[in-house]
Amino acid sequence: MGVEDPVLVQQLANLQIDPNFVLPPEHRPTRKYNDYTAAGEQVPVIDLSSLRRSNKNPGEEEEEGEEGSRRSSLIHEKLVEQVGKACEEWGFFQVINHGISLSLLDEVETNALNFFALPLEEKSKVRRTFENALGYYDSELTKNVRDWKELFDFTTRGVLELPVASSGNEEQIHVYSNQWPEYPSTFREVCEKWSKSVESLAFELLGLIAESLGLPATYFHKYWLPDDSNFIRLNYYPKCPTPNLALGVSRHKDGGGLTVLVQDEVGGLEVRRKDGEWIGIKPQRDAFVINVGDLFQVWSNDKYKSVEHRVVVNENKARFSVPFFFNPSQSTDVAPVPQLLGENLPLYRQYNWGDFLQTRKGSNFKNLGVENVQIYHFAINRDENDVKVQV
Ligand SMILES: O=C(O)CCC(=O)C(=O)O
Ligand SMILES: [Fe+2]
Repeated sequence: MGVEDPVLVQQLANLQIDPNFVLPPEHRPTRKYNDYTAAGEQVPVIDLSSLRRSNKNPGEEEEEGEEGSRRSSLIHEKLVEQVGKACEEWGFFQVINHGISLSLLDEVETNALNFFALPLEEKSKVRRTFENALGYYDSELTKNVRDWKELFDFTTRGVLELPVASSGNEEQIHVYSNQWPEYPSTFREVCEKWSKSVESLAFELLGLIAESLGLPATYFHKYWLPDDSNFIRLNYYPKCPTPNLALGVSRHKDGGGLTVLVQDEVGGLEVRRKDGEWIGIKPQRDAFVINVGDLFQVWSNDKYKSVEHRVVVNENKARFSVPFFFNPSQSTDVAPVPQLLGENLPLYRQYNWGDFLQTRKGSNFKNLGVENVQIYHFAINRDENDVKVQV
């Protein structure tokens, strides 16, 4: 048989995949999931050890007095500068020495993989529905194409309140609650522990980013307290027989504040560099991937851009990742921070984060005849020309 024939090979490959997963040719992956070097430069890696006294080597003395505090403020300035440079040049960076135990990460991974390995019937007991947008889901769409993945969403807050439009055009609040599977029995406890750790790291990063913009460290905290709209997603990307046609997540930008993402050693996350090149982020077990979402693009008046990224899948290994979407309270009004404008005109007019989420609703489901159009996709999936917030 003419297996050398590329057209035939392509046709055979096409047969193995549900057409809902197939991307238009211009958006298909261009590089293999583990090709990190072809494009050269990598996303910066930033060491956070100076944020934690407890990370000092045993026996290392804390320097006392003026000299000591001068040194630590210089170290801090350097850290803030690195964060600012990474946000400006990449919109993405990795952090090491973040203070989160890797054994906790192992536990999260084991529990999540055991959950995803359960029969669909069992997983479907905690399936996301119209009434509850949290839980298990296997039909996520990004830009109207189905993602090659399964996921499980929960929030550190226990509940997530989201506005939904009712038939009478009045806004209603839907309260979504975490739903936990019966198996694995340790799943909930481990996920809850994880969410607390990652949340405190996210607040530290929020502070560093504020400082890198020349603002007080707690400047943005008011938008998150007392009730933010964060959520955590466990992503499972199964092996894919046709990784040249589909993506784990199509190109998109994250619409919220910050994303803190942990990935396993498989690889596949790609970031779009300023020159338009897709760069694979090389997984490093102890490095978490951080990116700024659309809100920082608006607050900083385009100094920090929310950068496109996507996930390449492969035929050899399933992949696992855990993003924490650190999003503010529904009531947050977002606009360029006046102190950051200088001579520049604001590029965005004010919008409300809760209202914005509502406008996202259903936008992914246009062409597929999917009935449940009310489910949110929090990561922003807009096309380049969708300039809802831009003046
Ligand atoms: O799995 C990943 O590495 C990225 C996932 C992602 O970008 C998202 O869910 O918004
Ligand atoms: Fe994302």
